[in-house]
Amino acid sequence: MSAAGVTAVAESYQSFNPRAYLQNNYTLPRANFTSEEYAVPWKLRCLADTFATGEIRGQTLIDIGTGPTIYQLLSACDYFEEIVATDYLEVNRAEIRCWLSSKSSVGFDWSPFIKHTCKIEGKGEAWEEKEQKLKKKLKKILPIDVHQPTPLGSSLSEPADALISAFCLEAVSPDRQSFDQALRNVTTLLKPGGHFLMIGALEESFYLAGEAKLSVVPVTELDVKESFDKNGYRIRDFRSYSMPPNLMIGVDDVKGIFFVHAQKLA
Ligand SMILES: C[S@@+](CC[C@H](N)C(=O)[O-])C[C@H]1O[C@@H](n2cnc3c(N)ncnc32)[C@H](O)[C@@H]1O
Ligand SMILES: O=S(=O)(c1ccc2c(c1)CN[C@@H](CF)C2)N1CCSCC1
Repeated sequence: MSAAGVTAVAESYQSFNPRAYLQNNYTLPRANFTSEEYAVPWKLRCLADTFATGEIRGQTLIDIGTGPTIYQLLSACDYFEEIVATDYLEVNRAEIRCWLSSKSSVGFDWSPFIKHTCKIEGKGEAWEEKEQKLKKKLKKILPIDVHQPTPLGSSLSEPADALISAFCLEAVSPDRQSFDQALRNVTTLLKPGGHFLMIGALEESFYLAGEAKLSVVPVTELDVKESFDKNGYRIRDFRSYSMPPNLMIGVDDVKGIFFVHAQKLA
């Protein structure tokens, strides 16, 4: 791990603007639900399909690098008693607390994502019911640093049954070696035999979040697969999605998205 590189990444995140990040990625044109060709339906379907098998369940799910978003937890909330959100920045942890506590529209409006998830899950669940269920299950919002050997410090009592992470490791690692080490670090949070669902950016080198321009280590499908293989996982499923030109809007240079379902070897 390059200590100087990790320090530089941490410094760059000091100007990360959650609202700008949400605007760039989770409103139109990117938050387009009208066709399976768009990123949102693809990503939410990967998660809904995987949880629908019922194989991934238990007491605790930890989300690594939650940021200011909750869409990634919507299909998980039927299968875990406790969901733990984590992020490096207090501004992002505060955004999640705001959503949790908001009676009105104070927090970000995730209802389009919740409605779409209910639709593709096909259980006839009302979106308000799903929203309340997630709010009830989301019981902890903890600081995390994936570059530390113990990413949650002393906050974690025992390893989790499952991990989920979206657009985190590649967005906070200065190079491939740091990415691999970060995966090794977060793997200590997962029980042997536990499942890890990761969504990430393919061949991206930067993204914008207000005044912040964040560097991203470009990773290919093969890089991601090799990293999980090297860190003691069996890859159960791997899917990728190419960003259509109309979703390349200048807020990053992402070329595609990957979804990986990996299981930690017992
Ligand atoms: C691209 S955002 C991903 C946010 C969200 N998971 C999503 O799906 O959009 C990357 C997140 O990683 C967080 N982060 C930055 N440095 C980190 C670190 N060292 N350890 C863990 N998370 C970090 C940032 O605060 C930010 O919320
Ligand atoms: O694929 S997205 O357009 C998306 C969503 C988030 C991100 C990127 C792309 C690329 N840059 C990442 C920086 F780390 C963050 N998308 C946004 C709507 S919901 C489905 C996912």
